[in-house]
Amino acid sequence: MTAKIIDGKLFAENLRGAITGHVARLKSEHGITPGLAVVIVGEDPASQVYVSNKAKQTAEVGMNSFKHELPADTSEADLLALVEKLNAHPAVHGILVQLPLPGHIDTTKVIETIDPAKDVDCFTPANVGKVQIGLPGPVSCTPLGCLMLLRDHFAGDLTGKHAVILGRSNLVGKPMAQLLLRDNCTVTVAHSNTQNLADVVRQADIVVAAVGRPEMVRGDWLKPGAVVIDVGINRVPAPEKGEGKTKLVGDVAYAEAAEVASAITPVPGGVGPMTIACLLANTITTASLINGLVPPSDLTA
Ligand SMILES: Nc1nc(=O)c2c([nH]1)NC[C@@H]1CN(c3ccc(C(=O)N[C@@H](CCC(=O)O)C(=O)O)cc3)C=[N+]21
Ligand SMILES: [Mg+2]
Repeated sequence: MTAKIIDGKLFAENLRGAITGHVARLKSEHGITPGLAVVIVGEDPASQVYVSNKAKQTAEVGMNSFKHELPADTSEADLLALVEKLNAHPAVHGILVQLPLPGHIDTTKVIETIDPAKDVDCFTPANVGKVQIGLPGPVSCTPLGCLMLLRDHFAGDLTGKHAVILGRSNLVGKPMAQLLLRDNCTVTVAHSNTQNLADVVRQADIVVAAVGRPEMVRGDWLKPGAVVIDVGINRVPAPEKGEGKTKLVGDVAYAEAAEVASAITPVPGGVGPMTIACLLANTITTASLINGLVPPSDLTA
C-alpha cells in the first residue's frame, strides 16, 4: 500500500480562505476587525521566523496584527504588565505569548495572566476546562488542526475508531485526547512509560504522534491501513544535503510508514501549517465571543 498524503498545507490555505470570509463578515455586519497580538521575548532565530509567518498570515486574512518583540532580558514584571495592557486593549481579541520563554520568567504565571477570553493558544486553565466539558471557546491549535484533518479524511465521522496518541503533553497529547473522545473515538494515550509501545500502536486505526523524537514510530508499528498524523517537527542533520545542512523530520519514519498506512501527514507541510491557521481560527472565535456572537462552527471543534 502507498498512503494517501494528507496535505495540511493545502487544507490550511483553504481554511485561511474561509477565515478571510469570516473576517470580512465581522467587519461589514458588526464593525469588528479581529486583532491578534503576538509577543516574543528574545532573539531565537527559529521563533522569529515563526512569529513573522504568523504576523504575515494574520494580515493576509484581513485581521489586525500587533507584534511585540521584547529583549531577552525583559523582566517578568514588564512582560506581565504588557499582557495586562493587551488584556485591556479593545482592538486585541487574541494574545499569543511565544514559548519557550527565557528561564528567568515563570511561564505558568504569564499564561495565567492572559485573559481566558483572549487566550487563542487555549493554554489557560479556564479554557482547558471548557474544552474538556465541551463549552464554546478557543481550542488548542495543533490538536484542532489535527482534528480538522481527521474529520476531513473520514468525512466527518470518527465514531468507534481506536486512536492511539503518543505523548501526554498539555500542548498536544492531552487536548487531542479530549477532542477525539468528543468525536466518539476510543482513545489510548501512550507515553514514555508505556509498556510494549509498538504493540499498543499496532492496535490503532488513527495514530497521532506527538513525542518530539525524530522518526521514532516505525513502519512495522502500524496496523495496515492506519491513518497517521505526525505532529513532530524535528530539525536533524542532513549531511546528504551538504556539510552542516539540516532538514525537518517528524516523529514517524515517513517512508516506511507510507508503505503501511492508508494516509499520512508529511513533515513539513502537514500539521505545522494547520497550527497557524487554527490560531487565526481561534482569533475569530474569541473575537466573536467577546462581542456576544456565536463563533462560526467551521472554525471550531
Ligand atoms: N504560544 C505558542 N504557541 C504555539 O503554537 C507555538 C509556540 N508558542 N512556540 C513554538 C511552537 C512551534 N509551533 C509551530 C507551528 C507551526 C509550524 C510550521 O508551520 N511548520 C512548517 C515548517 C516550518 C519550517 O520550515 O521550519 C511545517 O510543518 O510545514 C512550526 C512550529 C507553534 N508553537
Ligand atoms: Mg512523554
